[in-house]
Amino acid sequence: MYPLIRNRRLRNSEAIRHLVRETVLTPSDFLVPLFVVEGKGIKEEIASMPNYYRLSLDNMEKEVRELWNMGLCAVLLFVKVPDNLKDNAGSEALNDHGLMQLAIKTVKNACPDMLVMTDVAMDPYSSYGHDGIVADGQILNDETVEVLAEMSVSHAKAGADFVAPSDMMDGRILSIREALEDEGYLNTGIMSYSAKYASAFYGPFRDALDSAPVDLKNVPKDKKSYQMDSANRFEAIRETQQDIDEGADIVMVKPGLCYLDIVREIKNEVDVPVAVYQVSGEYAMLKAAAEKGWLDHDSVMMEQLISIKRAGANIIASYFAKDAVKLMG
Ligand SMILES: NCc1[nH]cc(CCC(=O)O)c1CC(=O)O
Ligand SMILES: [Mg+2]
Repeated sequence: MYPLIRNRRLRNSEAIRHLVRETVLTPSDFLVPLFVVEGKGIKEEIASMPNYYRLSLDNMEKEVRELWNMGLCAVLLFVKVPDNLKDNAGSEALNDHGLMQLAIKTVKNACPDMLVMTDVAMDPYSSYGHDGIVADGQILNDETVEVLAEMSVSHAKAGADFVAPSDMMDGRILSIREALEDEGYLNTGIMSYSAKYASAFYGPFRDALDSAPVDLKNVPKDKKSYQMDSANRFEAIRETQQDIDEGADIVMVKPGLCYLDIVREIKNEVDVPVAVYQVSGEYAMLKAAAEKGWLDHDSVMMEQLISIKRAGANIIASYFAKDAVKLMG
């Protein structure tokens, strides 16, 4: 008898495909990044991220209500800090009345059940565009970790549910955890960017926040001394395990698509939820190809997102979250 097996019996109709589908996306898979700016009535499109915007607090509040009504229940907040508030110490990050702290309160007031995660890193506040204090051409680890711990407490005080350190300094998860415990924020979670690669896919994000490393003598031009080398795999597991040991509740792999092998490996290795950040450059690539008519936007978007989930993501941070949920109907 030939053929013995006809695999296409399980593919013949949408109904059977649906019935045997292994991976399904839902709105609750997503974490929605939001870019917040000072001012009122502002909704500025980011040049390298078509259809993605910097929002002032009033517009962010509207956006958050809309997300909630769509079933999107978690946001990841980033702020664009004006140049005059930037320095080499991240001072503005510790301002309890700063833009981030106001943004947290605004979301919680508008939508108390929305999960609020906050970016903890110095780069939006750094006059040099680095995730740490710069001295003699180096990014200082331990001095930076102290700032990150204080920043985390300030976010927790403002009402953040989770802090999300995106900097890759060594030992910061333990310091942040200790600082939160000391201040009584026992229930504030930590989502650690644990395997974050020094990637060229972050370009549009740095445009969005005007946070690229500056071109000055004695300031490193890239983040390769603290973010991971894209060639490395075992190191990703080591980094992730260390962050779990230090108290991370959720770990993350970043970027997404080029690193799905790492996602699967980490998913097999650890027993905490794994988040994946589909980053700005991944978003920009698809938008550009779709604008040219070279790729079908919606189909490619859904294929990418399902692949990220199939690889092992429990949480997907993505600029496509809204578009994807609209398609889910
Ligand atoms: N702390 C910096 C940070 N937090 C999130 C992103 C990138 C996100 C994206 O590209 O969408 C970056 C950029 C960087 O490391 O330079
Ligand atoms: Mg680490």
